[in-house]
Amino acid sequence: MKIQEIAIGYISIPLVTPFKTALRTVDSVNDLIVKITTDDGTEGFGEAPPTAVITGDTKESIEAAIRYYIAPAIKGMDLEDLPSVMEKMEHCIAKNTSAKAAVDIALYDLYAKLQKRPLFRLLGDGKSDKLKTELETDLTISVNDTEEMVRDSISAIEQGFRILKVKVGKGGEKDVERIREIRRAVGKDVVIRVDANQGWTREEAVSTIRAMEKEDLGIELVEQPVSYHDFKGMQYVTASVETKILADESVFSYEDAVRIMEEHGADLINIKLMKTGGIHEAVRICDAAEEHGISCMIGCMLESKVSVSAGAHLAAGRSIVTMADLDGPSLCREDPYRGGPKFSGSKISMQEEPGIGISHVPVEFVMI
Ligand SMILES: C[C@H](N)C(=O)N[C@@H](CCC(=O)O)C(=O)O
Ligand SMILES: [Mg+2]
Repeated sequence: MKIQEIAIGYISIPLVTPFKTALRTVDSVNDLIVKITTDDGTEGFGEAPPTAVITGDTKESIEAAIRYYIAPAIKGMDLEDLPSVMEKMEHCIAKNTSAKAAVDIALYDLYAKLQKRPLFRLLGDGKSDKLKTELETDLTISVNDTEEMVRDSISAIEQGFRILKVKVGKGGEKDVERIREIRRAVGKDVVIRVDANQGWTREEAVSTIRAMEKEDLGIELVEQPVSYHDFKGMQYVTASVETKILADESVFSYEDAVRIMEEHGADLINIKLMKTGGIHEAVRICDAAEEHGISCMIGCMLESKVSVSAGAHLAAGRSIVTMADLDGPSLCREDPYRGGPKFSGSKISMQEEPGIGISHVPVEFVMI
C-alpha cells in the first residue's frame, strides 16, 4: 500500500478547567490533526499539540515540518516497509518531535488497519498474557492555591479517580502544604503522584521531598523535580531521597532514556509520543527499559483522543508500562470523535477495532 495523500486540519476543544503547571496555563486543546490516505483509500489519523515550552514545537512549526519536509519525503512510499518510512521521516528533519509523532501515529493506525488488527495487539511484546485490555489513568490536579487543589482532588475522587497527578513546583514549602492538605482530604488509599515540571532547584527538590517523606505523605513518585538539562541534578535528587523519581522532560529520545537508566538519573521514565516523535522510538525505549528492568509511564501532553488513544495502545501492548497518565480526554469538555478506546473516568477500555480505532474526526482537512 502506497502513501498517497497527506492532509491536515485543526481541532479546538475547551477544557473543563484551566490546566496549570509550573511551566504554563492553558484553557483549551488546540491541536493539529493529520490524515494520511493510502492508494486503496484507507485512512489513518494522527494528532500533535503545540507544547512550545516542553517540545519547542508551535502550531506553525508543526505544520511547516509536515508540509515542507515530512510529507514530500514519505509520499509514495510503501507502507508495508514501515521501518524504511520511519527512517526517511527521522532523517528528513531533525527534532520536530510533535510533527513526527502526528505522522507516525497516522502511519501506525494505517499499518494496523492493513493488518486488520487493533494496534495494541501488534505492539505487544510477545507476552500475550501481559496484554492489557483495560488501563487506569490518573487525573491531573492543576497547581493553584491549596484550597482549590483540595476541592479539585475531592471532585476527582468523586468522579471515580483513584490516582491523582498533583502539579507542584511553585515554592517548596507551599508545595508540601499542598500535598499535606490533599492527603488529609482524600485519605490514605488514594495514590498521589507529584509532578514538579522542573520547578525546583536541586536543593529545594531534596528538602521538599524529604519533608514529604518525614510527614509520611505516601507519595508514589515525584516527576521531573529539576530542569530538563540538569542531569547531575536529577542524579543528585534520585540518590538523595527514598521516593521514586520519574524523568519526564529529561527524556525525549532512546539515547536520553538509556543515559538516564545507565547513569541513575531517575528510577522511572515517562514516555510521551510527542517527545519521542511517535510510537516507533517509544517502542525502542520500552525495549531498553525492559532490558534495564525500569518501569515506564505512558503520558500525554494536553492532547485529545486521537493521539492519547495511540498512547493507550502502546501502554496496553507493553508490559514494562505499568503507569498511565492519559487524562487528556478527561480534561476536555467534549469528545468530538467516534471510535477508539473508551475513556470513562479513570478507566480506558481497549476495543478490537483495527488500527487505533478512531473512525470519525470532525475536522476540515486541507491536502498538502
Ligand atoms: C496532561 C498530562 N497529565 C500532563 O500533565 N502532561 C505533562 C504536561 C503537559 C502540558 O503542559 O501540556 C506532564 O508534565 O506530565
Ligand atoms: Mg510531567
